[in-house]
Amino acid sequence: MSKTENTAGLAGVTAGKTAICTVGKKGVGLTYRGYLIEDLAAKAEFEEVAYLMLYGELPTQSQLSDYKKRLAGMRGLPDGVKTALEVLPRDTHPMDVMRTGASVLGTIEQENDAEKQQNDVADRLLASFPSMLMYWYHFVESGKRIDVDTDDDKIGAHFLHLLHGEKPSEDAIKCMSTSLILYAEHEFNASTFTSRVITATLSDFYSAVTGAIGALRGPLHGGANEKAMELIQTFKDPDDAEAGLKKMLENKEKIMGFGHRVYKKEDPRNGIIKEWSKRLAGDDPYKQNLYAISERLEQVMLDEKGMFPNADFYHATAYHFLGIPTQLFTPIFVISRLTGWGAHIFEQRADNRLIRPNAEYVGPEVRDFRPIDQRGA
Ligand SMILES: CC(=O)SCCNC(=O)CCNC(=O)[C@H](O)C(C)(C)COP(=O)(O)OP(=O)(O)OC[C@H]1O[C@@H](n2cnc3c(N)ncnc32)[C@H](O)[C@@H]1OP(=O)(O)O
Ligand SMILES: O=C([O-])CC(=O)C(=O)O
Repeated sequence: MSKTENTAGLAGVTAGKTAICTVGKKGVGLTYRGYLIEDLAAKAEFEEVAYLMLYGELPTQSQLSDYKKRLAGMRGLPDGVKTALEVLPRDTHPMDVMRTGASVLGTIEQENDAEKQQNDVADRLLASFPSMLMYWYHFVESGKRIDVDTDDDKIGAHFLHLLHGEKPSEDAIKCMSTSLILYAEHEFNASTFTSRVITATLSDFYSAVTGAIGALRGPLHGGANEKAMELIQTFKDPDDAEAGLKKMLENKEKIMGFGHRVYKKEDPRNGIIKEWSKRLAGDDPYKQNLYAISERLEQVMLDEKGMFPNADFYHATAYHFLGIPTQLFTPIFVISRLTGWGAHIFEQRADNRLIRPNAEYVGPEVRDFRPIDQRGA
């Protein structure tokens, strides 16, 4: 048997220790620093969870209000970032905007002393990501150079306010906060692992984050929320969805928003965001139809494949019902996951060793080198 046969994609391999998160731990499920995701989603706001991730403990009331003020004061964009965003090609994917924005900020506000600066850099990226995304979005959409400051004290509200140009409803703010909590952290997922690999070479925080954004962009990871929305919108009603999905399964297509590397029965985040999707659909017939299509897809996947929706699936309709354009879905995931990436970057730095596994060689035996003029046509 090949040495790597049963570890393709590092499935089932324990690649290190972490004190940040458990994923699918028997009898426990998903926790952030020991707190159940169900409690955090129901009882905390995203900024509390961001603080928990980046400072190690839940904040007190005064720590939380100071933290929100601190983040609100870090939303502005340097001229160099604005200029870089303005020259991006019109058809740039917003995930590439996030990656480029992080990278350019890293050249202007460099991290030269990790120990002293890492929390400032993490907070700065967290606070300014919505500004970067919305500055670019309005510039591309209408040529407007928007003011990225608002009086909202919450990150989700700041984002929605900049997107729609008006204060979001209380429900919209709560949904965004819950969504950002659900997406904040997930142990050694592909983007976080990427950030740890980069960090382990003693590279800087911005490099780890730009690499992580690249990993999150793909449809097998964070990009699945956008693909799930595209899929849901191809169907006209639940019956059409059932027939269409069965055809896709016959063709052995992968259905985005379903399945998970670690969870085998359910993703505990799914029920929470599904509830929000249903609530936001309200009694609007257009939204109710999309919600019903999603539910039918869920049922057919369960019946036909025994598969369940992951965190990305109902995020699609929840975000859509908040009026968020599909291409902005995965960038919102970036804003949230920055907190998880940050926690892992700090943890890796605190006890670092280069991450460099072995490969099992399966290429040709050693062979003679023929000079170029003797290699034939
Ligand atoms: C927030 C997040 O990042 S959550 C993940 C988001 N990604 C997605 O939703 C993309 C769709 N899902 C998938 O591609 C996978 O389930 C992953 C990437 C999440 C997990 O991948 P892996 O653990 O490597 O599982 P793998 O891809 O090997 O799947 C095992 C089997 O289930 C099937 N399968 C897995 N996911 C799906 C799916 N979404 N639709 C249809 N079949 C699927 C595979 O085809 C494979 O079947 P086979 O054994 O007959 O070849
Ligand atoms: O853990 C994973 O592999 C993917 C995931 O759900 C996440 O990153 O939130």
